[in-house]
Amino acid sequence: MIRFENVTKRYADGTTAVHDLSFEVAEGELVTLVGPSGCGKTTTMKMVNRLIEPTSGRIFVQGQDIAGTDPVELRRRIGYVIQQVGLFPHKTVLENTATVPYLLGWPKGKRRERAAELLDLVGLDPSVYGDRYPDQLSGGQRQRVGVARALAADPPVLLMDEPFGAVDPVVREHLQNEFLRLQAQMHKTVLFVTHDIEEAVRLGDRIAVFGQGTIEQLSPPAEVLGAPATPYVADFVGADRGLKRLSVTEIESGDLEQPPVVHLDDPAPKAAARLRTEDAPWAVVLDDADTLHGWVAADDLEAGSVREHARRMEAWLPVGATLKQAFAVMLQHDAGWIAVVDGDRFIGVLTPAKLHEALRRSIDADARDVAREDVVLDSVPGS
Ligand SMILES: Nc1ncnc2c1ncn2[C@@H]1O[C@H](COP(=O)(O)OP(=O)(O)OP(=O)(O)O)[C@@H](O)[C@H]1O
Repeated sequence: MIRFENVTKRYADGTTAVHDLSFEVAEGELVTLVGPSGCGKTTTMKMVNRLIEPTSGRIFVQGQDIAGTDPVELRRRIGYVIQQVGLFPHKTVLENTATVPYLLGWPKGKRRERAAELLDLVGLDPSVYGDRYPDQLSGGQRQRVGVARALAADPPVLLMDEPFGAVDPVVREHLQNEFLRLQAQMHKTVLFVTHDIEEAVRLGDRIAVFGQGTIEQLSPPAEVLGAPATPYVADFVGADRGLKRLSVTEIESGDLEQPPVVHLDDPAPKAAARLRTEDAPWAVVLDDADTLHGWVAADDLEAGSVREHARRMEAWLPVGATLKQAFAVMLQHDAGWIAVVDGDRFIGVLTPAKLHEALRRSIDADARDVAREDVVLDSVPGS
């Protein structure tokens, strides 16, 4: 749908912003371009709608070499959203949204109808906001109008350059979620520039990590985080890597601790003696079928059977759940440990210390994988 073939951009002053770039965005796919400031993301994006012309190489949009396409006609097929939304200050929200339909010569009634529909779609009630001017909106609302405007003529391709970059983190997450919901319905082909790896991971079907003017890795988010292709990528995604690894690392049986286990029908004094021997303050309680029932505190086990003192265990997870889920369950139940089951079978408990060890294991394994790759970063032009 969008294809770059050996595209290079050298500016007049000799800066090579993009070097021999080849990649493709499939129809309906959202690819995020992520990388540090000045690595060529915006240049790459602006070459797609011919705001910038490549020095060499070819770019195809919907199978057509854009070098031979009238730029004005091309831009009508490509929605464009930028950080400084660029709304016309003297035009109302409805008029701003209807900009492209206006340029396309749609009749007024149809334009307004379409603009209202789009405002609704991005969560702005047209009867409330339609007649306002841009300076009567919040930053997040202006961004929404920017998105509505880009979608107004239903272009198959969207270019988004840090569209949510100027709003606070809470509004930003909200806008990202709304955009994901929209994209699930629209299936636009989207190139989305961001310097925020978190945003790239959340939105992208695939992430293109830019080095200096080239793509270092173009892969689905889990792969970029879990198996960075080069030390550069590992470094770029690495700043708060531990947190991101939580969501892609699974609990394994080797991560678990084995506390004492007692059964529901065991006499309490016998169970208490056992806990004293093992110097354990509590035990996991299983039923006759060895299914997890709950837990019991040593101090409670004075008389009767374990059944009378056992407490239900709410904090549990199946083996194979992620460390992030484990962490969430710990917080939700304010639990110092959580039980892990394989089907109906209890197989051990995960403690905060073990969770930390599992995280280290995961990060170290990545580091070894990356070290094994024989990558020479010096081959990247300009680095
Ligand atoms: N008109 C220009 N003339 C000369 N150099 C330019 C021009 N525009 C951009 N550059 C340079 O090209 C390189 C890539 O710029 P580009 O704007 O594509 O980067 P970016 O990754 O989008 O950065 P940012 O995240 O800061 O927006 C930078 O070194 C920049 O200084």
